[in-house]
Amino acid sequence: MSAPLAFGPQVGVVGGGAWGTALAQMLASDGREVLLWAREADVVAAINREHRNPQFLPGTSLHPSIRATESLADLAALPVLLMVTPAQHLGSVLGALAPQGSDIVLCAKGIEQGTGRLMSEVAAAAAPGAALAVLSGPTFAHEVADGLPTAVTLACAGGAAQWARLAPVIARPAFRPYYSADVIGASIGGAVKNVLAIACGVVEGLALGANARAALISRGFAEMQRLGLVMGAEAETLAGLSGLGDLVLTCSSPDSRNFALGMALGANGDHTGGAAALLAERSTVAEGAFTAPVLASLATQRGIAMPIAQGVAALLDGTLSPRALVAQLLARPLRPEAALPEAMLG
Ligand SMILES: NC(=O)c1ccc[n+]([C@@H]2O[C@H](COP(=O)([O-])OP(=O)(O)OC[C@H]3O[C@@H](n4cnc5c(N)ncnc54)[C@H](O)[C@@H]3O)[C@@H](O)[C@H]2O)c1
Ligand SMILES: O=P(O)(O)OC[C@H](O)CO
Repeated sequence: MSAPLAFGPQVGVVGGGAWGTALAQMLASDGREVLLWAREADVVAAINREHRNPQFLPGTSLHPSIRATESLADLAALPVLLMVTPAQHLGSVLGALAPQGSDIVLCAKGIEQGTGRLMSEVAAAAAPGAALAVLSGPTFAHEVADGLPTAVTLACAGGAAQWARLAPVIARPAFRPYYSADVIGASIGGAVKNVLAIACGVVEGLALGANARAALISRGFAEMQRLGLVMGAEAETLAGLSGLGDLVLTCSSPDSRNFALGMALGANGDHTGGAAALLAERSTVAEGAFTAPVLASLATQRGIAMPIAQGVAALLDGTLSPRALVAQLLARPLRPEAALPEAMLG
């Protein structure tokens, strides 16, 4: 793999949180220039002057070939743009960016509140005509920033021709994208796993054991499959890095913000409420808290059985306590394990 022969940055990263900064660090690991847009002036200043992002990725020394800017216009003409804002802000930031014929790689994991749109649908509306791709998989930001081996799904709406353009720009020796053309499947896996990770954190917070957590991962995956297949995802995408792979990672470690939020909620035991206060004190994003109510509505509207996602939504809006959520799941009627078509009926 060789770097493209060009002068100046070929890649822009839009979003200076933990993930945008880690992706910039990975892309700059062979000395290539990367231009990073951050919303906060102090983040821009710290990256340019000290090569650090103490607010969102503390402890990492950034490559000097990463340059930061507060101006979206600086990135608009770059050939490849990675969109790494939180999911609820993708539409407004991409609209303001007005990319000029770039490949747009969507890296946020969520579903838009109010519309129920996947990130690919939000981006198609905000940047009509852009060549869209989705990068998603089991990727804790600090591990990618440290250069630890990581594999992701890179789903290209533009098929093999877009993959041929993007793979040499994004792949590095320790960062390995796998090709897919299933943009819908790659968008759904990352969004749903965040909600399920909150549920797994609750199980941890209530000290219910490893069996319960494994059961939640498996039954949560069944929910991801039901929703995904109804929305047009391919089964093999859901079983891959951006689906099951990310679900397993995020449900297994308090390094996940979603899992950690669930643990804190689980510690409330029999009490309802408490989510608003926990969310208000966060400076980083736990996307599952925003996606859970959207998933609950989608499940109701489309008649898809998603009891775990709906339970997390009820936990977050204060209508269920952590223990009541678990009791509700355990009390559901006994039923066949697989049989996806029947399972969709609940
Ligand atoms: N952190 C990870 O390990 C990781 C890995 C893969 C994917 N992601 C996804 O990447 C996305 C970004 O997460 P993160 O971890 O980089 O965020 P973060 O929690 O580290 O930081 C919050 C980010 O939100 C931005 N922000 C806040 N208000 C905003 C607004 N009004 N408009 C635009 N941006 C705003 C901040 O500038 C900051 O960049 C999320 O969808 C997340 O699920 C994160
Ligand atoms: O910290 P979380 O829960 O947002 O998870 C980070 C990544 O999405 C893991 O792949």
